[in-house]
Amino acid sequence: MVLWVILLCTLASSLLGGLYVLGVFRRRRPNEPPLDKGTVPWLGHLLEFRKDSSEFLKRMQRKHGDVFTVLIGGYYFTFVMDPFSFGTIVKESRSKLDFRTNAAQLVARVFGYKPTQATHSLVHASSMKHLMGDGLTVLTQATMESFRKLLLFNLSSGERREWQEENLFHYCYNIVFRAGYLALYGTEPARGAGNKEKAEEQDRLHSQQLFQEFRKYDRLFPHLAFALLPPKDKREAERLKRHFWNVLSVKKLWQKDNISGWISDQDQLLAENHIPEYMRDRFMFMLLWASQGNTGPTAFWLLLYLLKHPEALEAVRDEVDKVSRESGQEVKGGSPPVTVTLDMLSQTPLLDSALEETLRLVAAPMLVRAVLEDTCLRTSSGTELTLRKGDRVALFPHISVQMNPEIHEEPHKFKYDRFVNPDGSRKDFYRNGKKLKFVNMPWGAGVSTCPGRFFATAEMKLFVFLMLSHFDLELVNGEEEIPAIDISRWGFGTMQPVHDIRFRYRPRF
Ligand code: HEM
Repeated sequence: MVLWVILLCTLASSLLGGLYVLGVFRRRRPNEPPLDKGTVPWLGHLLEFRKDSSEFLKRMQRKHGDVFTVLIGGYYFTFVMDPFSFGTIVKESRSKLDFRTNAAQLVARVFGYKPTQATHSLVHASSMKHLMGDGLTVLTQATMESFRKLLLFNLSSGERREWQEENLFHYCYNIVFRAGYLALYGTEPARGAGNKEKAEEQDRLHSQQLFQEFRKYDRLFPHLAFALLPPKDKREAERLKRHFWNVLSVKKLWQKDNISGWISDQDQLLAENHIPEYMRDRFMFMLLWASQGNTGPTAFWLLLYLLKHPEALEAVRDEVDKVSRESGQEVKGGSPPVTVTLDMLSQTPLLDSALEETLRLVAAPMLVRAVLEDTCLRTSSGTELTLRKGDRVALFPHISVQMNPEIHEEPHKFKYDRFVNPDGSRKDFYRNGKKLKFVNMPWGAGVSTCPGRFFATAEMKLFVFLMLSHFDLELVNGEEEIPAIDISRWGFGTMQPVHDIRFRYRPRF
């Protein structure tokens, strides 16, 4: 009899525990946002969210208003869609809203790297030193050198000006990825006279192979991040991970020349913090992803928008030609390729605006914080909002800010000069007559703001500067529509197109 009672009690408590985990007992409390658990226990809205996060969030906003809590794969996410309330969330203390919890889970799953307490501050310290200020001047020179190696190396070989056809997305991603990689991770040592050409050829070959493997991983990434890969793809992702841990291993890294301070400092700091070597290899893979996953796709969209908007292309090309002329390096037949410096890149307000406009349209990160203790926030409308410990709070600025017609007129249109005043200064933006702080958030915000944003900007502008200076460019079919974006990638940075688009290029002079 006693045994039966114990058995029944155990069964009942397991059942109650199971139902609790599935979310059956969760109810909305006073001051909490509307709660929508969907119809499937535990999973909640996961499938709909994965299918098209942007559409799902728009539907929820129509149903519940600017703040709502939804169940997604066992977690309760509170989405805040009102841009005037963003400031309170991104500024809230780390003891309450923490960016690291979520990021740590993701990087462990996708890169096999387990962050320690020191990781975040170490990344930020070396980024401040090498991706901004004086460090950025050095890195921009190294990137210019990479572009010379990959893009301009056979430009002055006296070839006839023949058109070459390529896929634009593949072309831009390939060149920008390889240029960034060589500038950051270093180059083949050229020991002895006459070996420079051989080393350069080796750099071209090796970076090309790395890019091919990277693209395979890149395609699997969104499903991998949600742990939704079918078994065959899971095995392939494992193989690729191991491949990158090996080719980017710190042992191989330290045999290179010209390693950037950003990479070498971070590895040294990790070693000083007693991080084992195999983890440092994995860290290198994570940095490759962070540094190369978005710049190539963004450069593609920027060039494509310019090609589809001839007035924008002409204005930006005139601007870069003028900057080259003023630096004493007019680009014309027979002249050597232009050497673009960081100082020259600071004189291009139209190119800046065109890049920012591109990022507004195609950069769509999701900013997530873990709620570490019950937290009370005051929204812009003055209402008090309680966030529950253990939940997540999330922003998706692509909908709330970047494509918001109350902030940006005709948000679906590319307007290259949207962000610039006629005098070259940056425009201000308003909603309901009130000036907005957050009008474009491709780099995230608060503690997790991208530490590579100045370098990324310099790199993408440098690429477009060189392409416009040295090549005639056109779409093979000028009438072809801009490809749609691949909606499976919402939340992971710059979006990619569903298909590529043919273009051709030839030396300009
Ligand atoms: C168009 C290019 C880029 C875009 C749109 C972009 C965007 C972002 C965003 C939105 C985040 C924050 C994610 C979050 O809040 O969870 C981030 C983080 C990061 N980005 Fe970028 N990024 C770009 C290029 C780069 C480059 C070139 C580098 C380095 C050279 C870089 C290094 C990093 C690192 C290390 C982090 C993690 C920072 C941390 O742990 O706090 N990014 N990036």
